Amino acid sequence: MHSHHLLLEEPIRMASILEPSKPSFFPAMTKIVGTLGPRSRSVETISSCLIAGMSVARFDFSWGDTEFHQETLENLKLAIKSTKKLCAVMLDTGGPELQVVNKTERPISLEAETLVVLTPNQEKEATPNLLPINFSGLSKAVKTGDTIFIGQYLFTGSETTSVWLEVNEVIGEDVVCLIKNSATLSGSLFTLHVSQIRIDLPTLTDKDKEVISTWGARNSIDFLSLSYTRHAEDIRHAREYLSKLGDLNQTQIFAKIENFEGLTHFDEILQEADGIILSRGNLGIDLPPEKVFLFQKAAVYKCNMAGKPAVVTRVVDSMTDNLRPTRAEATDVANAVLDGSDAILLGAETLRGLYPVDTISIVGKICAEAEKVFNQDLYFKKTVKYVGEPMSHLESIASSAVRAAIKVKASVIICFTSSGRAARLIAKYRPTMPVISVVIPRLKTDQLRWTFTGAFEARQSLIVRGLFPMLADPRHSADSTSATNESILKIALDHGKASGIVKSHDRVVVCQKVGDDSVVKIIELED
Ligand SMILES: Nc1ncnc2c1ncn2[C@@H]1O[C@H](COP(=O)(O)OP(=O)(O)O)[C@@H](O)[C@H]1O
Ligand SMILES: C=C(OP(=O)(O)O)C(=O)O
Ligand SMILES: [K+]
Ligand SMILES: [Mg+2]
Repeated sequence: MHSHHLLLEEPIRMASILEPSKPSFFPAMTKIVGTLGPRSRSVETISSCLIAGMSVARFDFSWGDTEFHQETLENLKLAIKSTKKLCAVMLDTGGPELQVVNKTERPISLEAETLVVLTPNQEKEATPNLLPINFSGLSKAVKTGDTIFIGQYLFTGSETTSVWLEVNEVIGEDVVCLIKNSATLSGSLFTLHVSQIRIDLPTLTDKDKEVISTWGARNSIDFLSLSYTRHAEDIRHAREYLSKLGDLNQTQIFAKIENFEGLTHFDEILQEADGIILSRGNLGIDLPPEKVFLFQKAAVYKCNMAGKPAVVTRVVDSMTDNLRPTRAEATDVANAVLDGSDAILLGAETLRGLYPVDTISIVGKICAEAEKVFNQDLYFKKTVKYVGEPMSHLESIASSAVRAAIKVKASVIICFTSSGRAARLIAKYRPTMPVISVVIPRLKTDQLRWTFTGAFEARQSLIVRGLFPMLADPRHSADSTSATNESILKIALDHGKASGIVKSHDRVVVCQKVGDDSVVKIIELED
């Protein structure tokens, strides 16, 4: 096999594997999304998470009320202030999630080879033979032989608190199931996933709308993670809803692909969405185990070619209770990077895990190692070929900037942008060095007041591999005269120096507009 068929740059000396990695300012180019919850909500812990490399905080509204999440968010703001690390905010919807209703919250022990009835009658108490659920349409959606999975909220798959059921018979609104493995359901929230069926509930529920219009609007959320996206129409509908909520017309929508229906409509969903979350937790139940990797490779490739961020979930479940990942997990994280992912999303590990900070730090280190051997050359060629000719003006500038930066061994690419488009296009070509995206604010008006754009655009690049945003002073508002260009560039370089990514005598590639012309220039720094 020729080296250009390999994912890795060749050859790798075995001895080099044992050399310790040099510490670097950026933990990794791959971004880390952390779900914040009981174990990760003090200012102190969140600060440590930011320092360890978390750049997006996910607030999961499957669980917890707006007050709880607001308190966590206020702590996040304090942590951002004290660490001076930027962090974007993601609201994750509950969506059409099926849940077991266990009012007493007493543990329920289910025994293998016995029967349990799932009933929509929520007045009933949960017992080892009867589990009330929050959905009355289940009996119409399933048939004998279907597989149902019940797991603790943010189930890790490796615990004895998850159970597999097989539908035995349907009686009226009740579904009688055979329990396949013994397990004890303990905890306050259990989710239910039926393999490969259609749940007749809206993707954006009334409760989701309520949360978005209150908590979401109040906090100008950067990302909406749309749980159980199944059609492109789901995205169009959510966008239409956001467009009426002031600032939220700037919120990016990430489609969470977590079942077979979403997978079937992947291409049309990708066209409408701003990014994709490969929700491997749920999808891992819909897909046979031997197909999971194939979905990941195909989906990440499509995202890469579209230049839209791909986020992979459920990577180091075992770190919820342990200080080190399993071998399989450590390898899986690296493979996600080699496949081309932009970000890794942590769930149970940061929300209720014992080691949220260590998890972020270890995942970041694995990502950084994988990035070093990522076959950029092969990736670049693949992308150029896919895009074809003639290339758009800006895409050609962006790919040339990456090529030039690699050829001259630049330590950083500095990209001026207002909309964020140019920086995203540069990231699409997966430069091996960090990109400082210098977001230049633009003055805009809604006929009532004047405001600056830029804050959303800067934070939204925090989920894109390799992009590190810097918001320019609004006094430098976008006129791209050479005097303002020069003064902003100087600030960006100082920022790069202060953060340790650029040093004296380094080469830097700059992407900017001079007058009406887009230029790529290579500069060599002095002392
Ligand atoms: N304020 C600015 N000053 C100088 N160059 C800029 C500015 N904003 C964008 N550019 C450059 O203009 C080109 C178009 O970038 P793009 O991000 O699409 O612009 P916009 O933000 O206006 O949509 C790129 O070469 C980019 O580096
Ligand atoms: C991230 C996932 O979904 P959630 O944590 O919202 O259940 C998943 O299914 O992988
Ligand atoms: K959710
Ligand atoms: Mg899920």
